[in-house]
Amino acid sequence: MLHLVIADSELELAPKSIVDHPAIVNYAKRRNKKPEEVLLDSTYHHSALKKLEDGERRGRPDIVHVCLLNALESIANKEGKLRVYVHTRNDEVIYIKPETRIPRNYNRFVGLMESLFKNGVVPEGLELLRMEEKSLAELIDEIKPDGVFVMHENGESMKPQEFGKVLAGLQSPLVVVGGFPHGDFRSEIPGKKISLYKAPLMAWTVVNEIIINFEHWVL
Ligand SMILES: C[S@@+](CC[C@H](N)C(=O)[O-])C[C@H]1O[C@@H](n2cnc3c(N)ncnc32)[C@H](O)[C@@H]1O
Repeated sequence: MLHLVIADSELELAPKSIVDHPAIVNYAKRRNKKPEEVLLDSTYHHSALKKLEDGERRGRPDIVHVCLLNALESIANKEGKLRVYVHTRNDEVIYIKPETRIPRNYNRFVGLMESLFKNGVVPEGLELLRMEEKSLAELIDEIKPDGVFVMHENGESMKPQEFGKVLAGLQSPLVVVGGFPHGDFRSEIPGKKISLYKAPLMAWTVVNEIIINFEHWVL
């Protein structure tokens, strides 16, 4: 079983310090929501983000959306060989049941995440998604993997297919991919840094490379 963690993801509600900013207030009004209940989104809240620390990398639910669509629709997931988790910049972890169908539509995905932040689980009853306060280190401790790998552009260079073979040779490997657009991980991560290519890649490209090359050896 491969455990895939999208880590330090830029997924959060509009922080308290900017809920009075017109960009957030007007956006919330348009969507009939309270300002403190809307997901921070750089596409709509650009001017408010300038007031935040790390504002240039925050408010990127789209990265999590595309990574989840790719991972959960993969053959490895359909074959029961994958578990996917999202860890956020504020140390929340989202546990995702493998049978979850993530909405293809971005606006519907945003609505789903907002109700997850509000209620802790969605949908009520089925609990396909569950959110808990947890650091990345605590999540890794809980999973007890027999290998931890951190995808990093400055890591040890390995061809994707070779990396897939390494993963397939383990019982319960865990791979960490950064769910942010710029810069480095905020969390301390115990694990071997691996680079799959000589230049920076998008998080969802790395997710796809990992899964497809793992599948190559295990299916
Ligand atoms: C868009 S990148 C993060 C930002 C990147 N440091 C930059 O400034 O362009 C998202 C994630 O993809 C993974 N990644 C990006 N390039 C990679 C590479 N060449 N090899 C392995 N993983 C990579 C890392 O996990 C990284 O955190």
